[in-house]
Amino acid sequence: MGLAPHAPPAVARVALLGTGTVGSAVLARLASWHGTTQAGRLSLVHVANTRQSASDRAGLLPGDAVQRLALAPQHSALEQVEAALGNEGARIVIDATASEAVADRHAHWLARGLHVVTACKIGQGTSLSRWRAIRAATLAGDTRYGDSATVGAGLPLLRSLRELQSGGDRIHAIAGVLSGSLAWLFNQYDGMRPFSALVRQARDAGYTEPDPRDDLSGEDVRRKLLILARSAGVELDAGDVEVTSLVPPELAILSRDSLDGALPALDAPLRRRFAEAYKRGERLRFIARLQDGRARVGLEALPFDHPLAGGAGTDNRVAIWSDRYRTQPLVIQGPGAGAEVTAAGLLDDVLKICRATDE
Ligand SMILES: NC(=O)C1=CN([C@@H]2O[C@H](COP(=O)(O)OP(=O)(O)OC[C@H]3O[C@@H](n4cnc5c(N)ncnc54)[C@H](OP(=O)(O)O)[C@@H]3O)[C@@H](O)[C@H]2O)C=CC1
Ligand SMILES: N[C@@H](CC=O)C(=O)O
Repeated sequence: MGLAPHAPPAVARVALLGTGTVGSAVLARLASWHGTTQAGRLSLVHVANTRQSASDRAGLLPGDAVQRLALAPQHSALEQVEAALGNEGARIVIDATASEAVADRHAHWLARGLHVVTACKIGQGTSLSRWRAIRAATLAGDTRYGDSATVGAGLPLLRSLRELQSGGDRIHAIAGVLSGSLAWLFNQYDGMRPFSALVRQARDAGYTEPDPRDDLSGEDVRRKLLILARSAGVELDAGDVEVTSLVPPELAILSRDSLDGALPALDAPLRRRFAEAYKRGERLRFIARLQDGRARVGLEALPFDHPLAGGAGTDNRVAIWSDRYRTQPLVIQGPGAGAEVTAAGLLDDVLKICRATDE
């Protein structure tokens, strides 16, 4: 008598919101999977940006999706997502936007049985009430929230924090570099080239937020620190984090369209900070700390051999102290920004949901 054949794994339906830096990399990675087992696990049925959307219950070819979108007669609306994903089977929304409106829907989708995988930190990294609503919605809808790409662009940071705690460990402190773009900027900056020119380069390389002031102001890092703290059991609200911004007031008030020409306002203050640090043999690093009962984010001058001063490129470098790692912290380091690593982190979370829904 032969063994009963295994049922083929169910195919999850996926909606992708956002076709910018990260969303395009998600489509490219999906297209590169053509013919592999990963590709057989999911079917892309909806793609949208702010302007247009395309849906197809039979599945859109990832390599053609942007072209389909450009030709699509359908205007984009968030209400289309549920209809496109249907009513049964595993259904996953990928949020590759930086949109408040999309983040505001996360809890609704989760409660309605749709899993959410996100690169956007607005859902979990802003108000405590929204973070709580998302957690409650996963319980109500028996759904999952994939957030690996929100901190460390897919580095095993949140996963490690959660695994330590599920093993009974208590987290004492977290400190490190959480911004890939600011890491890159301070790794490149030598006090000679204008800092503003490097900001343009970081933006063009896809490391910054759509508005680079979200990085330079410390807001992106505040969100990441809130996500880490909340995952470590410290339920902070946004106002509990002390943030020291690098954005001068005259830059903060400008519209996004008039920002570029005004970026040189960053140059003189940063040249001064760099020169002072250089004289003392120190390096500038934008550090987030959850330590000694305080949460804070800002630029620090650290000795060259300081454990948080290392790294290259867009490296994030995060130290975690816990019962287990009391004296020497656990240190996690690796690229913390960039379209490809972020897309890989998002799709790892998608595949994890596909596997979990098989069980
Ligand atoms: N860049 C990186 O290294 C990393 C980025 N992230 C996060 O990824 C997210 C995306 O970043 P990035 O790709 O650089 O941003 P982009 O500005 O390049 O792309 C954003 C996309 O979102 C779309 N969008 C905005 N609102 C909506 C909406 N309501 N419905 C559908 N689509 C919408 C935009 O549409 P349109 O094209 O019409 O403007 C655009 O296609 C951000 O939240 C960022 O924080 C996370 C980790 C790393
Ligand atoms: N703008 C962010 C991108 C990843 O989250 C950063 O610089 O880290």
